[in-house]
Amino acid sequence: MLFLSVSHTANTSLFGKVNIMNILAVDIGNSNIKFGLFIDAERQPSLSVSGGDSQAVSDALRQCWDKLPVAKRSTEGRKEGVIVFSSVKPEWTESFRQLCREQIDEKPLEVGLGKDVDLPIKLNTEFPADTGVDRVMAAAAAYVVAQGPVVVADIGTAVTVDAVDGEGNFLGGAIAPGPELCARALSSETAKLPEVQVQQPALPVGANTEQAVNNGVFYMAAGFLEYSVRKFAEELGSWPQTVVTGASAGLFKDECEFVDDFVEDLVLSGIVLSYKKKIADTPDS
Ligand SMILES: Nc1ncnc2c1ncn2[C@@H]1O[C@H](COP(=O)(O)OP(=O)(O)O)[C@@H](O)[C@H]1O
Ligand SMILES: CC(C)(COP(=O)(O)O)[C@@H](O)C(=O)NCCC(=O)O
Ligand SMILES: [K+]
Repeated sequence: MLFLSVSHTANTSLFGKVNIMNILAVDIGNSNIKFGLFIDAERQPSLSVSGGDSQAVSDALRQCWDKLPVAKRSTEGRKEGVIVFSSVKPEWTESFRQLCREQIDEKPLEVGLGKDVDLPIKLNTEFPADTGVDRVMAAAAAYVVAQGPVVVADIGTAVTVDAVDGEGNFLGGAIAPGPELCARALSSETAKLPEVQVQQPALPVGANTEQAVNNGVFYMAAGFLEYSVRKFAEELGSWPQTVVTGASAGLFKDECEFVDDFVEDLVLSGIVLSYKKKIADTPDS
């Protein structure tokens, strides 16, 4: 559905004028770095590694890059493909650029306002430069899925719930701590609460401390999601489709009946969309 097989003609200094259908999309978040490889516009299984584990990041980059074919006209074994990334963690942006340079001699393209690859949708937020690019990527991809007004929730380190109007404009939304972050905060800031791995509640009423913490954190996120969608619907003027993504989203897709779609790695999809739009908008020369 989201990834139509489209090939675009592009000018790049590496290949001259070639069809670029191979994209390594990279989503640098606050906990994890996600790698999504699209070969001939065909999506390969994505990889998620802890952003703080530089060996794992390096291995994932290598593993993905090795899968790309060599450009037919290249005598030096140059790979045919581009790396396009978005980041909300500047510290990891720099180390990622350095890794690309040192490991594979490649300059990755960054998605963002005024960066290598522009945002694919208009931001109606007060300070667009401050808006997290991952929120925008997920929203742009969710708009393609919904084909209309949509609320997109990304449940990761933070939970972001954002609204896109019927014209595809990003309106903004709500930001709250993610379930794992809440669980860690409760355990570190209290004497008696254990750290739990958040799961779908086995029973509605927690019968011990661990269950009570688990259910509390879970209901906080589920309730936040439901309340946000309800409030956003007032502003959008109709009940929007709701799409969820992010490492912890799988926990909520069945529990929250108002969630219409669970789509993995929407941020990666948004990065690919952004790059394709750039190519489509670049006049041939
Ligand atoms: N299977 C999983 N793999 C990685 N992180 C997970 C997983 N399940 C839940 N998490 C939690 O999800 C959060 C990271 O989510 P992710 O979508 O990768 O986001 P981010 O973009 O914020 O790095 C962390 O709080 C982590 O504890
Ligand atoms: C809200 C976020 C921390 C979410 O990050 P994530 O949980 O995906 O790692 C990130 O989108 C961000 O740093 N945003 C900047 C502030 C804003 O969006 O307005
Ligand atoms: K998130």
